[in-house]
Amino acid sequence: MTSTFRTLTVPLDAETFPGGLPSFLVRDDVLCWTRREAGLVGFGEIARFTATGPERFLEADIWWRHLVLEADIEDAVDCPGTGPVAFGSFAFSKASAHESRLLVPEIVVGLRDGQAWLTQLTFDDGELTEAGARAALDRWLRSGRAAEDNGSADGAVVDGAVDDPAPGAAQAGAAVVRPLPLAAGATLHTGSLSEEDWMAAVAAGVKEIRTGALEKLVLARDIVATVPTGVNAAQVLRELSARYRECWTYGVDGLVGATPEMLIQVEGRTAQARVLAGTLDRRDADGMAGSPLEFAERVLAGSEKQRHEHDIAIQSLTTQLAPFSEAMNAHSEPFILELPNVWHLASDVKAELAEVEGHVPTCLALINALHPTAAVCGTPTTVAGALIRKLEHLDRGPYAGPVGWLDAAGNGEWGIALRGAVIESPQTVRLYAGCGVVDGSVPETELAETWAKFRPMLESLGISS
Ligand SMILES: C=C(O[C@@H]1C=C(C(=O)O)C=C[C@H]1O)C(=O)O
Repeated sequence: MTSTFRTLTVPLDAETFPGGLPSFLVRDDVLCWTRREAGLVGFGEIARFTATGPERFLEADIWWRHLVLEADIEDAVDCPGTGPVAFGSFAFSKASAHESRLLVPEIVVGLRDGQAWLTQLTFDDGELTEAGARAALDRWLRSGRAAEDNGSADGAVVDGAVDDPAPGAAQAGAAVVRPLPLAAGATLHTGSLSEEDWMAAVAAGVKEIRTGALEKLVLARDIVATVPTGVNAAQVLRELSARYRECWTYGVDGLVGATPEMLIQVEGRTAQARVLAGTLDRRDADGMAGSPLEFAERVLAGSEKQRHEHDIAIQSLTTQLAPFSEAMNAHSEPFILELPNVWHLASDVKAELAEVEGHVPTCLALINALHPTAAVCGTPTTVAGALIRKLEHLDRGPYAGPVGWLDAAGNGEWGIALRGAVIESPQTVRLYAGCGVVDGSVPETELAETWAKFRPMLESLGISS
């Protein structure tokens, strides 16, 4: 058996890939965490941790801390995301059969504030060198290109990507997103519940809320897309990152999507979250008086129901974060987050983490306390969680669970896996979407909201909606 876990991080010239990180999204199995041009893209897998059950976050935290404890780290860039990193995705429910996982890639390309880097990670003996790391990246990019040429990573459309890079000079091309070809013959199927049954579940949820048993409940549903020409995950990721620039585009082991909601971002002693609750389909603004944004402000910020739902979500996060924090601030007024498909009522929360015995909590320790938030479960958590199991008839799998990455110092970014899907077979994708239900929620309106939330994935799969 091995040998030490070793990593080498070297600077990369960001100008060699003007399209930013999305231009590295050339393989269906790429590990991805990008927003605008920044983030992390990983290739290969040298280690994996899996767990199920209520202790999945803490078990993963221990595994990772143990792994990096004795790691031999050479890092010429030294910022969050350099050195050893793992990408991860966790099941929403402690009762889920779905395995939560951390994946340690062989190669990572990172970009942050104009600084790019390349990390190679290994358990093998032998020297890690800059030339070796660049050659390994080139191999991954070339294999991606070859797969695209053979049609297996179908129709990938990154113009000019890795055109015979000079030896030792890893580079990708600018990502040019061409109009999406519609997936020929793609079909959509009912998931666990029919639309009628799901609306009945929403009505049952509202009834429970009226008894006073709970204040808010988030109910989700799934649909299944069949794409006979094959699901092209790399293209889906490129589409999402190009169109949903305010979102975090994620790809981890078959889970793909672009989430607007940040569960927790840890950088040194600073933790940040973006809480969303309150949704409006942008198509609802068609034909309305005033500018679309004025319409969104009137309907979202001006609605008592939406504001109430939003306040519940913020309170659930800040209450859970408070014991770990020395100071915390949230915007006093939520703002309107504008996405191509919907508007959301959003609030950013920032906390200064408290040290316990000389350490700030790692992002996985925080996730253990924060998940599930009211934004994806409800309040009170235990009552909402039990009702979700009873009414949804769905194992949410990784949907609405944390997805993101972490480094050896405990820094990381973990979004809530929304607006996403699980690629279940080369031709099959399961999409998930849910809505916050409160007193006064109307089942038909909530159903329409799920369709608006499916739209980013449907469009990037080439299925019009
Ligand atoms: C549950 C989802 O979204 C959540 C529910 C929202 C709402 O009900 O308004 C808004 C954003 C998310 O917190 C989803 O996208 O599936």
